[in-house]
Amino acid sequence: MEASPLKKLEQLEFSLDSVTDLSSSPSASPSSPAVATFSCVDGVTELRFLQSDSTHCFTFDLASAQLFKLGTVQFICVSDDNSEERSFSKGVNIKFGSEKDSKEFCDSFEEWRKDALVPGSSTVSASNSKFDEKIEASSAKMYFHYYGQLLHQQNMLQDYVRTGTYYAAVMENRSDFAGRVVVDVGAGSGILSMFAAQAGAKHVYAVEASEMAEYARKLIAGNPLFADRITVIKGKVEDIELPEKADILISEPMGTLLVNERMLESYVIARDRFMSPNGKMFPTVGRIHMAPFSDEFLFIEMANKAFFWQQQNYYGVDLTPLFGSAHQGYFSQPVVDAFDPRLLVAPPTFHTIDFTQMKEEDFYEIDIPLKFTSSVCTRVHGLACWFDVLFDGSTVQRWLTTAPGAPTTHWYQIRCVLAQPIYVMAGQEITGRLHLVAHSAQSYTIDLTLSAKMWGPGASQGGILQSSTGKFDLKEPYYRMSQPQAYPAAQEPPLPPQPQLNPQDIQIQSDDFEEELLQEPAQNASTQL
Ligand SMILES: C[S@@+](CC[C@H](N)C(=O)[O-])C[C@H]1O[C@@H](n2cnc3c(N)ncnc32)[C@H](O)[C@@H]1O
Repeated sequence: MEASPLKKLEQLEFSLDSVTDLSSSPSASPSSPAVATFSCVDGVTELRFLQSDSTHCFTFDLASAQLFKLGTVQFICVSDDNSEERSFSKGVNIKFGSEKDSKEFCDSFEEWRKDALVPGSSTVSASNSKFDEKIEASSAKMYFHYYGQLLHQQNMLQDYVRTGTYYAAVMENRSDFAGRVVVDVGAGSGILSMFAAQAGAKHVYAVEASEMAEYARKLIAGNPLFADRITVIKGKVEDIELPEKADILISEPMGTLLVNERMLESYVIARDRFMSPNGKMFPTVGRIHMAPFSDEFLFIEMANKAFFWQQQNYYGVDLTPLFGSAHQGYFSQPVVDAFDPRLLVAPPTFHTIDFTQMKEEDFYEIDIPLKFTSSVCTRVHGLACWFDVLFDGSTVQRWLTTAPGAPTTHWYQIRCVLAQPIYVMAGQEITGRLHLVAHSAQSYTIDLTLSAKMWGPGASQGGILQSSTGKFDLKEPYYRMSQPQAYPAAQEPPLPPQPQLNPQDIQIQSDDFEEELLQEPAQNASTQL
């Protein structure tokens, strides 16, 4: 790469119209003309602002400094203030006399900052990032590439249940936003920032790590009613600095089963880094709901997929050595679709996650004991899960739900299907455990156990348990939305008792399974990763 002429200089100066300290009152540090100087002193690359009356001097280590554009000639420069052991960032507001000066300064800032970020310098480098420490680089790359594309943001924007509920929650609680500083955690297209601005926010910092940040800037700039009150900051909430604390955080960090994508961890990190002590969080609380279900059609469908590997003469090859692995593989995929709530066999239970209290580490392992009372005599095929979140506004409390039977969202619902169903009587207790362990590919390994006492001969001799366990990878779901729905419309009478079919009873027809193997999930059926 060609060396920049700027790097040959030991010092570079710019005249500014004004510099104002953001961390003290305007009277303590009035804005005044200043000189900005880039320099390298004892191996530390610095940016210094000296007011022309020499009253105040502000020095920033360029390794941790960031520049945010507020307008064509105005910026905010911020950095950590570790040197003085203060927990907050320091920042100045700077203004140039012309767009040309402003642009040259901006280019120089980038060049000098690059110099400061050489490996081994004390910067917010990749290896120091809280996010990068726990997430595999390949997963993060794919994740931010996904969200960097407009089509995926559009998919979320077109979920009107989701976006409309956020809009209502913000607008009905204007008093929580009017005149307040807001941080939009993972802003995507910037839609929630613009909702906050419409509700009268004083300033919104829209933090977005993917390339979508550029689109958000463009979209916000095209909405002049609130463009000057929103600053888009490209970077991870774990790494960036903000010039002031927020009164309220807004975010849409929910994945399938609430916790998929592990973005809730970023949400609570943002809370600890940016929110003032009595700040609010929108959403405030999340709940994972769970209930056992019975669905013979789904069970047979999954078992059928593995039957491909039962062929002993596939072009002269015996496929059966891989049948067990294939069967296990299919039953390790959580099923994502919208199911009829009449498939639930017991009233659901829920597990609450309070975003205002939960520590980041609490998300690493989530253990949920389960206890249900079966309403019917049936075969239980697994556990159905969905979530809701609460916007605990000062005026209105609003829930966003993804429950079966409620208007469908792009999250649908999720079902963990057990390879071995369990048999229950009406009124019988079903116990178990749902154990979620976070992994570095931004998702979770799920261990599920469901148990019920047998009512056969063993039961009278002291409670023999039938227990079924399954292991699932939340990162590898089976998107079933494209499958024809076997359920009647809601107004039709309930299903008759379902046949007690076993996979071994089923005749496999070769073109059927081949077609299934080739079947792709519906084009627009993606959930949030
Ligand atoms: C589910 S999308 C929501 C987008 C937008 N807020 C909305 O409601 O339409 C989550 C966004 O957060 C971003 N994101 C995820 N983790 C982040 C992090 N640690 N720092 C900054 N942005 C992040 C993603 O790139 C993605 O655009």
